Amino acid sequence: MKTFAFKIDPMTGEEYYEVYARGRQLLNDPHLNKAASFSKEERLSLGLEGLVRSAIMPLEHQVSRAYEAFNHKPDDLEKYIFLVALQDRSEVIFYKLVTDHLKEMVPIVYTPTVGTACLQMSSIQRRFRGVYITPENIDHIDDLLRNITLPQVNLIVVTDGERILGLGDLGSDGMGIPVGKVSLYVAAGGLHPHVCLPVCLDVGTNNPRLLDDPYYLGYRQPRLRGAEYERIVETFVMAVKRHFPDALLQWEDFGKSTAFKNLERYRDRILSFNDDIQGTGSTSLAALMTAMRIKKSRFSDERYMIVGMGQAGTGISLNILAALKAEGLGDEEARARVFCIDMQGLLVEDDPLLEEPQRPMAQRRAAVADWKLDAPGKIGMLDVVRNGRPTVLVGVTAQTGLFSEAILQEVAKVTDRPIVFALSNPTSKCEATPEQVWKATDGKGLVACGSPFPPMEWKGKVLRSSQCNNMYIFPGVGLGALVAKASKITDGMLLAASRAISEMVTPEQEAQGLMLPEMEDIRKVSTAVAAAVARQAREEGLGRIMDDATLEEAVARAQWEPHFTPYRAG
Ligand SMILES: NC(=O)C1=CN([C@@H]2O[C@H](COP(=O)(O)OP(=O)(O)OC[C@H]3O[C@@H](n4cnc5c(N)ncnc54)[C@H](OP(=O)(O)O)[C@@H]3O)[C@@H](O)[C@H]2O)C=CC1
Ligand SMILES: CC(=O)C(=O)O
Ligand SMILES: [Mg+2]
Repeated sequence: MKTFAFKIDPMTGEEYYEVYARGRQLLNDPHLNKAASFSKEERLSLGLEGLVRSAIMPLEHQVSRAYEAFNHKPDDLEKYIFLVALQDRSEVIFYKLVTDHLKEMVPIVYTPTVGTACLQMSSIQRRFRGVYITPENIDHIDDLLRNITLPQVNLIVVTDGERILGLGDLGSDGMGIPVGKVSLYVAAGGLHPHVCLPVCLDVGTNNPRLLDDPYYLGYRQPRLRGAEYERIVETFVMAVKRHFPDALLQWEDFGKSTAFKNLERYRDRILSFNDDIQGTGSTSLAALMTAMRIKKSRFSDERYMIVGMGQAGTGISLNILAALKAEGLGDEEARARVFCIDMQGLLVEDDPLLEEPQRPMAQRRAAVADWKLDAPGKIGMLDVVRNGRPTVLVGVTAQTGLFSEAILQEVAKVTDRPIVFALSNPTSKCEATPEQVWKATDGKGLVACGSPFPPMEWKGKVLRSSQCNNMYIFPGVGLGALVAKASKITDGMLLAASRAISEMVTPEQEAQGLMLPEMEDIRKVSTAVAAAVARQAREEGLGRIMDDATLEEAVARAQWEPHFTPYRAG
């Protein structure tokens, strides 16, 4: 049963919630609980008298009180536990705190701390959030989705927990990721928390630690594969279409064997995108666009080595190839500048291990035939840097320290400003820290990492790295697609988003080596991305027709700021 409904008073125009819950039920509902901010009238009419303490506090006081408590927590995991507990008590207080202190809070509710939390979710979790779908309950999916009791769902982030950041298969302990992504949809994108739903397809896990852990709270079976897995995904997607026909579905942290298939199968059937493939590809493209401005160079002046050809690597490589072709290079010329490396070494066209999504990025055999290799057989990273002479390195392998000093130094020999993206999350999985890059390149590297890193002093200069993370893309893409009522998310929309982000980087920031806007400005970034996506949807005939001013107004109107809405008993 719904516990509230949004209303507008026809006489005064006041917005309010008609609330059906009473007393404890109301206090226990994080969507509705105002804690010490219930007014006298609300306390009387909603059965709260005696259940709340005497003081009536404005939201700001509750937030500063929470901020003090947050600051007293001894470490980041404790801070995470505190924030999630606050979210479980009152979403408005939680979101006001997070939006008021974005730079401090995002690394806690999101990477890197969310990774630490997912590793021990079954031990630290207090309350369950979102929906868990298992092989045992999938045939009651309509009941499950009705149990949510949200008045409306516009945005769903779904994982099956198989590749949680760079931490591997965490089963349904990985639900921390959709929960964290939803927090950013609200805090950065401005979506209303009542319309966002995290979902876990809990189809088991192949992680022996979890299967053996008596406290593991998930579906304790080996991970489901094949036709039965596909039936669960299909049943879920069809149910989303029935219950929430206008919702956007974000695929998050699936394993690579299912991520590409799910994206292809559903991208034209339901408004959806894969954050790890497309979102990461777009953010990286935005950062590269800025890097080209900083270097006064073109994509076709650079050569690229991408290591880790899974979801992120494929999304990034496809965008680089597209950027090269947009500058006039032919297919073959573009391919010859992009060296993609997976477990078996450089991808070459006749490699029997080549996976389907990797084919467009494989080198021609003839192009590497006369390379001088360290040893016959596998063409490794050092072979590629020595022979292919890349000027841009991208790491998305989840292999800590993979970019050795020797590799970084080789790259620094062929370009004044090596571009190094070590994008694996969380921090502990980074292929090279900014400090390692700067030390190996005499401070010349333009560096981006997936998780945040502090600046460093080098020869009297302060060097800064960017946080190249798909959080710059997905909140705005989601908001823009929803405002535009887009029927799908296209490559053109994602390209428009990349351009919008890169254009926001100021000359002063570029001078400091930053390739993406400051994280504190993520809300403004999301607004710009949303407008760009909505404009592009209109241009492609896939979204509402609005002039630019109307469209920008619609985006601004759709963005929620954390505040308490008045309640009336229903
Ligand atoms: N900054 C950001 O916004 C984002 C960062 N990421 C991060 O990137 C990492 C990878 O994510 P994703 O692409 O989705 O994962 P995938 O599992 O899809 O891909 C990882 C790929 O790296 C390969 N690989 C592993 N070790 C090596 C190695 N030593 N040399 C070459 N290739 C290797 C894997 O091969 P195999 O499968 O054979 O093991 C696989 O193909 C994660 O840490 C994730 O957190 C992801 C998305 C966004
Ligand atoms: C950022 C992100 O989506 C990842 O690391 O998987
Ligand atoms: Mg991800």
